[in-house]
Amino acid sequence: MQKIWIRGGRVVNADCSQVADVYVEDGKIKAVGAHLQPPSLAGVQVIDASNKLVLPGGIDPHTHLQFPFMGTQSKDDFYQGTKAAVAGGTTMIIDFAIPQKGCSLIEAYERWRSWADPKVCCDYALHVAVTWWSDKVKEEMKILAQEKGVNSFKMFMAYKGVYMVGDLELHSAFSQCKQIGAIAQVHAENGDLIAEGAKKMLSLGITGPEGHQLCRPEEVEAEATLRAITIANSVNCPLYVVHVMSKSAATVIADARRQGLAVGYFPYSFGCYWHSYQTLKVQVKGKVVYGEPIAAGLGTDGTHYWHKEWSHAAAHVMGPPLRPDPATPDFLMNLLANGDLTVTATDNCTFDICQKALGKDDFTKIPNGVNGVEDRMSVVWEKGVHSGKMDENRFVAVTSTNTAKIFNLYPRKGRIAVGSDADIVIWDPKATRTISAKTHHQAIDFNIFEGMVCHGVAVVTISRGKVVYQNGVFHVAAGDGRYVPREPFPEYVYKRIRQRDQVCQPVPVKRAPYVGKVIAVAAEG
Ligand SMILES: C[C@@H](CNC(N)=O)C(=O)O
Ligand SMILES: [Zn+2]
Ligand SMILES: [Zn+2]
Ligand SMILES: [Zn+2]
Repeated sequence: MQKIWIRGGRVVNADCSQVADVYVEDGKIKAVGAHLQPPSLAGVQVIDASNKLVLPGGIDPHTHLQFPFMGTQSKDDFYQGTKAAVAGGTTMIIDFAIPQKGCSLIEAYERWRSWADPKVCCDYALHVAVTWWSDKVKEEMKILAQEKGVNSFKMFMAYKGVYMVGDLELHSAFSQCKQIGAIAQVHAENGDLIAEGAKKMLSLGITGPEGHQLCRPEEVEAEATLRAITIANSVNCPLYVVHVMSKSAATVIADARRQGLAVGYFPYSFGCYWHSYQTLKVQVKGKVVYGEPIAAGLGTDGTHYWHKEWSHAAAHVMGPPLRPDPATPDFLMNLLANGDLTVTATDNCTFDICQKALGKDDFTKIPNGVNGVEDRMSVVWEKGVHSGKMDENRFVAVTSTNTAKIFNLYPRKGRIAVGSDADIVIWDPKATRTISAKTHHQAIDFNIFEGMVCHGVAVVTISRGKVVYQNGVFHVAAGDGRYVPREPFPEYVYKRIRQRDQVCQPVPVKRAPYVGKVIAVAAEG
């Protein structure tokens, strides 16, 4: 393990910034403070961070590396995808183990572990998808939470016939998540409406990528978002909405989060006389829901689906679609800056043009997914911080700390502090870089941010105490990353859930039994 002395930078955490040195040894942060003097300089790598920021490494809670999907497999594997991640300042990803319907969740978890462990260049964790329901699924969720370090489960409301589950299954899965102290995640789109919309577009001869957006407009996302929030709230389960792609879905989440716990005292009267003033505790319960916009939705939009070149349009196909309303990225960034949306991810699920061409005659066959894992941090810095919408501390919150807190990784991850893992990025806020497929480190021949000039560049990336990227040079090794287990019942989330359980428990009204007449019911006949 390296000994590293980061000198003269400004250490930026989600809650505060300070000019301080950072000393790293054995993969951990050993000291943070002004003018540190390491115990000895022998074998210490000194990094001059003057005029730079020292940030907690980014955490990307939503990737699909080497994911078998729609007849092919996503192009960035666990090596190339995590190598690209560290080049952009991300030092941890959370991927998804997704069982086919009827198959074991635990077997899917083991399979993804076998793919990732030998290849990852940085730390990772796994969400597990619930793509069907049974007592076995319920039991396996409990085992995954208690023994395998999985505290988050994703349910798809789209991909009818493949991953989609219905409302009752959502209710069961959310109830079990609450029971075992997990976070319920949803892909919120109405899969039935998508299927009907796709048939309609194809019948109209619309086979191109524009059909992908036309068949699932943003109200299809907003409706499912509200439905998921309503079902989760009915069992007081914390909900995390992945890839929030539209203004209307983001507004649904913002409204749900804003409902405070209001206790009102309302006199009420029946008939011709006033009851004594009664207090009727009306609790409009705030909802424990988190929204995850992704780099794609924050950095670009769905006008590309109308591009004349088929491959350019198809390269942007993902679900939910990028939205053609060009005001969407700015709207999402505003809600991210003000706290209505909580974390950023990428949903990195890349397919190159010849893979996308599986759908050249039918947009429903275009493998869904776009890039982002390398560019997320720069896109959020450019569109969020450089634009003046958020400060450096909020940037750290939405690219690292909030994810760490929600998934019970904090403060091991998501903070520059003594005892935390040495996942650190030296960030140059003034440098710029032009994003391009010609220079990116991802496995595909297209970049949805092509040509975008971003302020905010990762200069040095340190993964658990090892410099893995410095001034454009990689020092990664496949398998250097570790699987990070996550305990259930994250305090950041479940403290509120427990409080709501206590305060909002409905109780029966005490009243004398009714003793008056009852109408005779006509005999069945
Ligand atoms: C299957 C996976 C990736 N693809 C996508 N978002 O288009 C997802 O839906 O999150
Ligand atoms: Zn999804
Ligand atoms: Zn374009
Ligand atoms: Zn996804």
